Amino acid sequence: MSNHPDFPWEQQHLAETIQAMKQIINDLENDMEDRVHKINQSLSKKDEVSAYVHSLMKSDHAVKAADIAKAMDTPYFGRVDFREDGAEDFDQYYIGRTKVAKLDIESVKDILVFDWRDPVSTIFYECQDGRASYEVLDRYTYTGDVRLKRQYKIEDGSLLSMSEDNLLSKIMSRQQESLIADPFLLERLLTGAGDKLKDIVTSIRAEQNQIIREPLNQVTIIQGVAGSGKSTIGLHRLSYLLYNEKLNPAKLVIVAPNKIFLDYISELLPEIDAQDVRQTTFADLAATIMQIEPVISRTATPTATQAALAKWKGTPELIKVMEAFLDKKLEKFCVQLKEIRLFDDQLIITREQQLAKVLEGATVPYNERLGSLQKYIRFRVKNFIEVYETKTRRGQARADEKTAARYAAEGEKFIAQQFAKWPVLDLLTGYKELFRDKQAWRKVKPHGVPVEALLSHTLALLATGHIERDDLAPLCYLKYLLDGFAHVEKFDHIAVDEGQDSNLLEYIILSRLSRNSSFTIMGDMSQAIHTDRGLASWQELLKEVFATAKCRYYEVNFSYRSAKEIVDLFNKVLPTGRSKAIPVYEIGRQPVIEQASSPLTALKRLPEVIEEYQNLGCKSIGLLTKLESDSQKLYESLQQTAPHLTSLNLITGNALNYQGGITVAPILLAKGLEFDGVIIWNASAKKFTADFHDAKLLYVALSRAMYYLHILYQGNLSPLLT
Ligand SMILES: Nc1ncnc2c1ncn2[C@@H]1O[C@H](COP(=O)(O)OP(=O)(O)OP(=O)(O)O)[C@@H](O)[C@H]1O
Repeated sequence: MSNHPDFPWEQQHLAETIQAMKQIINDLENDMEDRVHKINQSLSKKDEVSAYVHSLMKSDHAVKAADIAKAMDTPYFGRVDFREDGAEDFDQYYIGRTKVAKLDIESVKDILVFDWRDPVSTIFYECQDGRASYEVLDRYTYTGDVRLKRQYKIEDGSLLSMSEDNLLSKIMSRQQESLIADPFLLERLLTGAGDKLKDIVTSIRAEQNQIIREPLNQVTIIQGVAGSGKSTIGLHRLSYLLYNEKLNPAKLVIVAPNKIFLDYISELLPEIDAQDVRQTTFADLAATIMQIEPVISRTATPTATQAALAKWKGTPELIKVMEAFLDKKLEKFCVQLKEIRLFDDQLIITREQQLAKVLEGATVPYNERLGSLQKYIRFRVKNFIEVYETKTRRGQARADEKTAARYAAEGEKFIAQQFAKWPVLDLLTGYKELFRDKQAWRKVKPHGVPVEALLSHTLALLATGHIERDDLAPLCYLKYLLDGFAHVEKFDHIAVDEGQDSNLLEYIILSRLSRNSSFTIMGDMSQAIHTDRGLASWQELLKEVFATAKCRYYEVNFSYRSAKEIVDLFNKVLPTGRSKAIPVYEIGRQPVIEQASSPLTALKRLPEVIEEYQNLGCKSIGLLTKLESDSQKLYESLQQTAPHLTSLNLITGNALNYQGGITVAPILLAKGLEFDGVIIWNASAKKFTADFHDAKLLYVALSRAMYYLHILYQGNLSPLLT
């Protein structure tokens, strides 16, 4: 919109802003030099406090100067003119990725550009119908009129275009099928899928902004349809919390389903100043908790019984079994405790004294109870010997060297023998014992699985030195009961992505690692495609794990990823009653559903469709199969039949990174990713029956596509698509 009457004025404003930024950097550098001088002066006067303050200011200014220099190419992307109720004039607020402010701020005019995370930036993202408000410190609310909202495209310090958002009220109208009329957003959505998730600070929508700015100490759940920006919002929220709550990034953690996904989000984090936030999978976190690296056996497609067993291991009922097991063990230990008489009965440690020690405190871990009794006994024995030796040295009556030596030997022997058979448990031994102790399982009725099967299956696996993925949460909880979590860092905030795939026990463990039940949980119940893991509903999570925490639940239904034509198709696949995605843009090309008479014909078609997609400008193309074994076979066949496909990659369960290009992947591992074009390898009736699980799998597969979708099938087409 370079013919806008204000364009020259805005060009001038940009030039002045850049000039002012240079001046600010200059001022900061001068101030830093001055501080060096002041640090030396303070040190020479032995005033270390002042020296410390100056050195803090110096590093702060160095960071500011670097940030402003980095922002010079694109100082801001938006402007909003706001007049607070009661004020006379409108103020202009420019919004960018970094705050640009003069060294001394006397009035709001000294802030040239506000950071997108500043409280006032809310009016840029949320203003509707000419009114807006923002909150500061959760206490002060400022409300007023908005006269103008502008978006700018600025590159290398030049204003290329600008647009006025006068259609905001329509954008967020909740009518079905409403297509967004925001040219900047549209341009963003049409830039295509790179090989990493992108930041959206220039185009955050009002509904997303609200979630990003939710307070820290609560459980924020974001349930959203495929492509609604859940992952993106959750990560931007971390950036917001870091900036506004001044948190240490090492105290924030993102728990993601696998390493590919962590790699996929890795480039977004530095863009939003969140690169130092910890990133992990539950399996890696579990290894830290357990203090061992277990060997996990992987079953690509668990049978129904294996899935049921695994699922049951994620329920809180297991906690009761573990507690019963350890209570009984402790009881047995207490029963066998005897009075200790040593040193010619001069030292007596009564059974009551020992019991009091071992049962001290309500939530003390099992091994720690035994440990503190052991410490207590050792102390009493050593103390007696030391006191006796002191008496001997001082030549006190009834103390002689010979007896002292005898007592020392008696004490040493006692200590060497006394604790050898104590039932202190290491984690894996404890876990094995748990599954051997049939008594502890007496009252348990796992749904659909005989207890015997559960015990024998786990013991057989443990005997080979392996565990399953779903043993991790029980093992972590057993570690908690045995040794506590004092050795594990606690987090100020935990973000869980693909949250529907974590089970209750995993959440219970995470909640033990969180300081204030401070969570952001992103997920989609319609994408719960693990048969052996996951939540039944968000309500279940709130009731079983976060019953006493403050919780906020959001549903987001706009699909920013896929074009309308694709959204319409994946909406059809889900059973009625599930939230449907609302598209925000269209591309003018329908998905293609094509029958292939044989696997060979299908294989021949693939390079043709890939070439077509590449000619359409697709940079990332996903070839999705139902199973991992199908992906492996397809990848190998393609290598032989289409060696010219150079950027062909395969994603398997062990993959560490996602490289973009042409990717062959099972649906389970493509979850969370997106591609410009997607080809479904075989959507036959045999592969995708009408059952709910297959419907969810197909929903995930179709919704990975941004613009183009080609569905191949052999035999009959899946009833989900007819
Ligand atoms: N406000 C926005 N502006 C521009 N792009 C957006 C916006 N919100 C989301 N997107 C884009 O939508 C796509 C989907 O986002 P994201 O992957 O975060 O969604 P999701 O809900 O986590 O998806 P899924 O559950 O299907 O994996 C991404 O390309 C993201 O950049």
